[in-house]
Amino acid sequence: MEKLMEQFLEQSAQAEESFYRVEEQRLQVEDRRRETEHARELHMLQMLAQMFAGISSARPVKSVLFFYVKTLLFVSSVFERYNSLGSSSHRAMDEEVFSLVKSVVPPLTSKKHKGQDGRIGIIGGCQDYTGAPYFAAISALKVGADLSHVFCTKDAATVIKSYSPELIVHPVLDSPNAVEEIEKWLPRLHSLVVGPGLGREDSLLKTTKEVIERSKARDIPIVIDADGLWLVTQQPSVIQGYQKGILTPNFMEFTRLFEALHHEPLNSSDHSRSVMQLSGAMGNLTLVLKGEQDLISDGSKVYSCSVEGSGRRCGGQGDLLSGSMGVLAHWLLPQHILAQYLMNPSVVAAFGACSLTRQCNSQAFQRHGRSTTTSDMIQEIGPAFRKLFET
Ligand SMILES: NC(=O)C1=CN([C@@H]2O[C@H](COP(=O)(O)OP(=O)(O)OC[C@H]3O[C@@H](n4cnc5c(N)ncnc54)[C@H](O)[C@@H]3O)[C@@H](O)[C@H]2O)[C@@H](O)CC1
Ligand SMILES: Nc1ncnc2c1ncn2[C@@H]1O[C@H](COP(=O)(O)OP(=O)(O)OP(=O)(O)O)[C@@H](O)[C@H]1O
Repeated sequence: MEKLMEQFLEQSAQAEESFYRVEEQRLQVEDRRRETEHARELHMLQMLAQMFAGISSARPVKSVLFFYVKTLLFVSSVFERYNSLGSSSHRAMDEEVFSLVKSVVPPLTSKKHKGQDGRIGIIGGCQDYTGAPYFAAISALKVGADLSHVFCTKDAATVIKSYSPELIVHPVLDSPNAVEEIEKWLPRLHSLVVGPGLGREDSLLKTTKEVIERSKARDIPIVIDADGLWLVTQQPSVIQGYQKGILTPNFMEFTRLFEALHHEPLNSSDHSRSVMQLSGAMGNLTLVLKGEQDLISDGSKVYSCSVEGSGRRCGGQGDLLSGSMGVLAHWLLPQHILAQYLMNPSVVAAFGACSLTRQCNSQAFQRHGRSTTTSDMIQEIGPAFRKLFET
């Protein structure tokens, strides 16, 4: 009986393994198809631009050409508009970003299978901090990911599992072969959130560094927050220049990272400038300085997100932000057309997640006032998401 059971378990594991292999291949084919499509669109627009330049005003222009040229002009005008934005907050820009996010929200249809809308991994969770990885992982699910994995230490795992049966929890982060244990899962993950509740123990940071390296090799979007930023401060090269990386420091984390890279104290009177500088020094990585206004930059300009929020600053709000950003990064980063004409998709993902977090904060505060906690904000993710991105 025991043998039969063993066989059965082995066969199911093999079946699951081969399912994920096929699924990964399918996603790769889909990615390639999208890339080709976008390259074709780009090529077409470039040709039209050349034709347009060559047409003299005296010559008749066919209506079909007008249509394409109008499209081209529209796209360029939006592009120009973004380029002309300085560091100021801009209601119209909020709307534009919301429509970009709206355009990538996967439709809810009966044709899908589990996992298609996102399999997100969280690297974090240790004896001291079990709430942070839970907040990040559950937020990813509530935003719309199908599966949320937490890779944490052994003693944190049972605690995190007990918060929520929805999460898949791997007690591997402090095991001797942690990197290999986590790497096994990487082909199945669409994006990674590194740092919530990770702690600062050397061995955990060493494992985390290796996991980041292997995720980069697989081109996985990586959001780095909290103690993940501690690691980046010690070793910036771990993520420097990786265009699918997003850093989400609070002011303390930002200051540490800035001073580590620039070897001079932060001039705190001009945050926008410092955000641009640090993003540039990190190889034009997308960076979010969280605060009264969230300042977002990829080194070329600074966008400010000032959706209302509230005056309540309970712990864990940053985890809601990083978890939801992991999902938006997965939805947005294959959208090369955005990168070509409109905005850096990492910036859009960051802006979308900041808006959502602040909207959750505002809604939760309206219900709970001073007693608002991050769990109350998480309850608001569904309605807040609908309000911002589905109406
Ligand atoms: N329930 C949980 O398990 C939580 C765990 N958390 C984890 O706790 C660990 C340490 O995070 P910390 O943020 O405390 O560590 P830091 O060492 O980065 O921050 C130190 C302190 O800086 C202060 N600070 C933040 N913004 C500031 C500002 N603008 N001006 C002045 N002071 C400011 C905060 O009071 C914070 O406690 C991380 O792993 C994090 O993920 C937090 O996410 C909160 C919730
Ligand atoms: N003064 C503020 N006013 C409005 N919203 C804010 C303010 N400060 C932070 N926020 C919002 O809260 C979110 C989390 O930022 P916060 O500074 O709390 O991060 P954190 O310290 O890393 O969080 P955590 O407690 O999870 O570690 C940000 O995305 C931002 O939108």
